[in-house]
Amino acid sequence: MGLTSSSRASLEAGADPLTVSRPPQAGTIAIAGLGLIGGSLARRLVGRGRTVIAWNHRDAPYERARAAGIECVPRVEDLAAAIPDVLVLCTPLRAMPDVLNRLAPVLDPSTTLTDVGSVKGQVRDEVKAVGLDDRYVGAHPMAGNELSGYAASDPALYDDALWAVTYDETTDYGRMLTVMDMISAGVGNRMIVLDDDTHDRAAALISHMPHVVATALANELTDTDERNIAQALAAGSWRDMTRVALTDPDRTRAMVEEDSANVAELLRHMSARLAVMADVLERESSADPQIVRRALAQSRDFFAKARPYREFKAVDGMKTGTGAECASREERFITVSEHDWRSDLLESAKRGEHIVRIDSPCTFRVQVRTALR
Ligand SMILES: O=C(O)C(=O)C[C@]1(C(=O)O)C=C[C@@H](O)C=C1
Repeated sequence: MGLTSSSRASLEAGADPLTVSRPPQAGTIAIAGLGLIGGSLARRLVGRGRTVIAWNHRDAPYERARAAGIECVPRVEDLAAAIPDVLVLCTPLRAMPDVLNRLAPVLDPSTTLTDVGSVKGQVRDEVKAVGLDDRYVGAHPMAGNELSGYAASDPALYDDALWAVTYDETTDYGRMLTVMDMISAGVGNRMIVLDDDTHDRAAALISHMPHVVATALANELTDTDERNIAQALAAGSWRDMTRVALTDPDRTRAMVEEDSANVAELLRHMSARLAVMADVLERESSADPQIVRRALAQSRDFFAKARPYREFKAVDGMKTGTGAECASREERFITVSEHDWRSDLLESAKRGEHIVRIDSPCTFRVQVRTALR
């Protein structure tokens, strides 16, 4: 298990990372890429007292970033030279291989490397290709909107956000704690810890596939001759179903193509589900009453199936926000073991627990947030 600067002192005495009393801290954080996600992250971290140094492929945002307290440097290599506790790759996915190639020869071994990419498997492969996997921990903030660039950045983008922190069999526990400190104490967010494949499957379901479906809906409108009438009638449901189709299409395409196998499988499921529903609706106007009865039952089942999800959302809604009407969330502590921390943390995520604080190197305060039946 490797270490960051703040935990090094206690460990020089030979203590194990799971038994040191003070979890590692991410005091200085380098951000590569000051777009919507990187810019918002940098501003949020500065606002919460962390030192942030940043680089962007164009220096256009530097004046505003400097005014926000972010130190800006001309070359990505300069980020490494500052020997930050954590360096966060926030560039577009397609730019990561180039940035990694430039960082690999100069990144100090004490700096932990992480990223905010929405697909974890491929980023890890790219990190491995340049030999930086010994200091890498994957991360993905579940935050964003359809806008791009530093001009759209906003520290509030991270309000109440959840991050995925991802590991593989070589992940260093001490480095993971440093990234978790950045997320919990630095950004003020929650997190779950899981392996790359589990992340990429789940992200395909709740983000990548829905982006394709939203785009398909927008394409449907674009294709119809009656688009002006349909657009005139478009209200809340259309807005909520298609907001993400307003995202830069190249950004969406890169995200979807990096997770192609998972997204393709889900789209096949979804197409089959929709095809069944189309058949059901047609059968409802059959002349045969038996066929009609069966079709009506199938339709009822279709619309009832997500009841546990609706119930969860209704209860969860009562716990969101502030004020007297806001119900409290259950909190507890979990402890992980030295050898089984991966499965301990994955099981915690499966129980719907979100880590909100590192209490000691092996103890975490968690909130029970997503307990769906
Ligand atoms: O809200 C949006 O517009 C987003 O696309 C954000 C979103 C998502 O699908 O929820 C997309 C990609 C991320 O990396 C995280 C979140």
